[in-house]
Amino acid sequence: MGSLTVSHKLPIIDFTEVNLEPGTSTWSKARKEAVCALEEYGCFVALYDKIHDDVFQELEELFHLPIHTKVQNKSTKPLYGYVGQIPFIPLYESMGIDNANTLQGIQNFTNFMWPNGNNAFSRAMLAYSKAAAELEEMVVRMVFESYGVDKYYESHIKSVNYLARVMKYREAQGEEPKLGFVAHTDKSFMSTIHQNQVNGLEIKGKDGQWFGVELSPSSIVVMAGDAIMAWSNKRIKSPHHRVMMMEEKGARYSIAQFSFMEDSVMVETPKELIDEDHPLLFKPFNHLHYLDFFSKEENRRLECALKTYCGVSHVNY
Ligand SMILES: O=C(O)CCC(=O)C(=O)O
Ligand SMILES: [Fe+2]
Repeated sequence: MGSLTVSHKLPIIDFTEVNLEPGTSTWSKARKEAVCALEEYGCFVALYDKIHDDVFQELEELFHLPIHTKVQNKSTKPLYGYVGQIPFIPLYESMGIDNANTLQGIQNFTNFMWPNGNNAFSRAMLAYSKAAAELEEMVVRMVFESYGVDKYYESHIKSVNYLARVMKYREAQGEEPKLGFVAHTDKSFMSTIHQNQVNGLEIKGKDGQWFGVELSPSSIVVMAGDAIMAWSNKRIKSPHHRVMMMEEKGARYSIAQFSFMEDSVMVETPKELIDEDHPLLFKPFNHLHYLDFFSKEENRRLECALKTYCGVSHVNY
């Protein structure tokens, strides 16, 4: 694994402003910074005060449940259920909550984990998930506006579902490797990532250098997934990232929330983003079918799964 350098630092963008409304100068400033950061790094840190860290206490309780309960977290969608007990990433354990920004989605999950209910968990998780979805929606609006295709924003938002993946990374013991989660790009349209007070997320810069992200309590990483890379015709690229448990401060809890397009719509580059200088790079695709493709063992280690899945072959990347 490459050594870390201090040459990169993710841009930090303020989303706490009370008047951060479309059309204001504060909005335009944040929009410029956000789109610039997405084009340069594929991600940035958003300062965002609508979130409360009480959710991590609830996550501790969740991961304390017996393993036979946690594995009840299943889904018909690929890669949506319990993940853990994997020999090459022994520190990692996670569960998925589909439609996490809705009461129904949270209750479906909670009822499996706690048949007698758990209101404190439901309340904290729903509040977090809604706030993170609102943040992502602001960023998506900024991107659509910035590329002059805001007329597609409303229909995009209507076609999005959110999957929240809650994660626990235990501390490495003794000589155990520090790898929390392997390098990958997200398969989502976009993702938001929040953590307790233990850092560990690392991003790969355009120059190939890995660098760590230090997050303050009211901050969330906003990250491009493969789907926005296709949609934007690669103006924005999904960054490679991984988790390394280098800090010795106990377990790391994090929540990554991923947006996926509904089954009934295709992820498709707007015609306005295709021209002679920007030939179409990815054919329209069904988001969940792409997830299904990626879930196959033989496709997990592809350098760019999206390119293999739906890249336009005559174009040089
Ligand atoms: O835990 C984190 O910070 C990131 C997790 C992640 O990259 C993922 O679940 O896709
Ligand atoms: Fe990720």
